[in-house]
Amino acid sequence: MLPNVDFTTTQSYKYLADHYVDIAPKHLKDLFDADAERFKKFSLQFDEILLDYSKNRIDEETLALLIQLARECGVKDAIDAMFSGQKINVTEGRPVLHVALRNRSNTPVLVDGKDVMPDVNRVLDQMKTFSEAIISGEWKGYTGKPITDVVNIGIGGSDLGPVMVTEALKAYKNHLKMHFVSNVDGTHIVETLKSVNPETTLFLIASKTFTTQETMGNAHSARDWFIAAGAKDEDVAKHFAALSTNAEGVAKFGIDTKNMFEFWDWVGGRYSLWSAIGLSIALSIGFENFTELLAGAHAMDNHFKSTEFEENLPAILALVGIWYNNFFDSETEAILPYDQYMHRFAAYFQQGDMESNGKYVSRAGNPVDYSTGPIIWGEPGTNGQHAFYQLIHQGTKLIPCDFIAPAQSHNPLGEHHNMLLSNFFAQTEALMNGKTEEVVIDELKKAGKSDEEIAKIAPFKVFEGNRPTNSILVKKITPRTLGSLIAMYEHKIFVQGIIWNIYSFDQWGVELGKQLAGKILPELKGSEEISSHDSSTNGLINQYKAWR
Ligand SMILES: O=P(O)(O)OC[C@H]1O[C@H](O)[C@@H](O)[C@@H](O)[C@@H]1O
Repeated sequence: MLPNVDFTTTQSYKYLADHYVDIAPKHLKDLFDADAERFKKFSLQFDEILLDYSKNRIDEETLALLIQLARECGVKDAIDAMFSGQKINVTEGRPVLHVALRNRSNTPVLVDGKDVMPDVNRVLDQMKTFSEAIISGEWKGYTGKPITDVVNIGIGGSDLGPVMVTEALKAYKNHLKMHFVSNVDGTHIVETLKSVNPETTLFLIASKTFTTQETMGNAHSARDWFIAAGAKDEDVAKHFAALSTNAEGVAKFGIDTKNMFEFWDWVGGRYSLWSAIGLSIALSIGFENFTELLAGAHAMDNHFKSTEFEENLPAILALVGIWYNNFFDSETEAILPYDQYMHRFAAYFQQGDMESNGKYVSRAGNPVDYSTGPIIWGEPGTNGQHAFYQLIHQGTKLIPCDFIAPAQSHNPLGEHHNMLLSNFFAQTEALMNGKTEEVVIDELKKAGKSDEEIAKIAPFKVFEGNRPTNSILVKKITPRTLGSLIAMYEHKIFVQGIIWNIYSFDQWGVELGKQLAGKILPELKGSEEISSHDSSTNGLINQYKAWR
């Protein structure tokens, strides 16, 4: 089972608290000036991924203490517990085995004494056969035409992963047009249906539980639209497939369970793109590329499981994150991909990280008295530079940033990629070095400004620097590299959750909103005044009823 250690009571935490007092006043620029080996010491390479974490406010002692912290908190045992199928999702009584979905070595993974790999491989075979039939055009719609458009209807983990990956790997895409409908706002499905033809459209109803209000609402509307277009009930089998753990729910909806792609309750929604939920990915880039994605993740799993923390990419990212979160009191982390295809990567890990580690109750069942999961946000560079980087450079908040970029572009157009990467390199350098008052004054003098003008303007042009970043440079965004990158972040989240002593694999915080919305929905029918809530909620509901 998982360890239960309050990390703030460990020896290493106390040392880290003392050590923080030494490190906090030090400037990154000075740390680099004092050590020509810094990049070598604080960078790691795994396959075609280079993680440079040298531009962090750490020294060798920081790292050693953080690693000691991981050891004292039982991270190694926790990793073994996850990989061996123990029920580490305690509040739901389930193992956490997204790693089994991409276990390309096929070593047995036991849940309650039964190997899950035969089931995993069976569904992968089913996905292979189905995706190949759709892509080749062998699968025909109800009027005999091949499928041209795929609409994935799902939300949260049943949407964000497939959207992120199909976008990130657009360079590998075939002729099928992908659409994703998630929001229960009718606009989303209505706008999507405007652009597709019922005779050539395949709907994937993606829902782990098959009860999620948004997804069920959209799925029923899609089905109604399909029938209204002239199709018959028996045609549904050619145009609707379900990706779910709930066979009963799927049958009740009217989807033939032959068209159901199964997964299991030991797959968390936000970790499910590797499961049947990834069918839209396999359709978009082909099954071979999908298995490459799995293989990249599997390689990272092996690295994570078997590498000492000193050389372990996910562990290092997690520990550096904890250093800022719990000692520098930083509240957010930005993920900044310098790759347009990866434009949903930060949004994906908003769920991945915030739904996993946004918890205030410890594994002992008590409220914690320290900070847990950070707020994750970000946009692709260079767009972010022209939007929010001002605050990262000169604001009052410390925002550790992950900069991610490929060395090779899928679209090598003139000087574009050099221009993009020059920004990637320049930003982390500028955030680290800043710009001193002397340099600012010198520049203003050279521009012919008077002493009076210089005195007025100089303070605003100074950058204090010392702002930490990780740089993740990859050779190219391929299915394999992307798989490794995603798995790297997943395991970072895992290590942090273990150290913060919280349960990272449940999501009770999402349930409350679902329950309350379910209670209000019937009250919105009819025109009678509502008085069962507080005055604000009553007032809003009644105004809504008056205006609609
Ligand atoms: O796949 P489902 O069951 O429709 O759930 C969709 C989403 O619902 C909730 O918001 C949470 O439980 C998420 O973790 C989940 O991804």
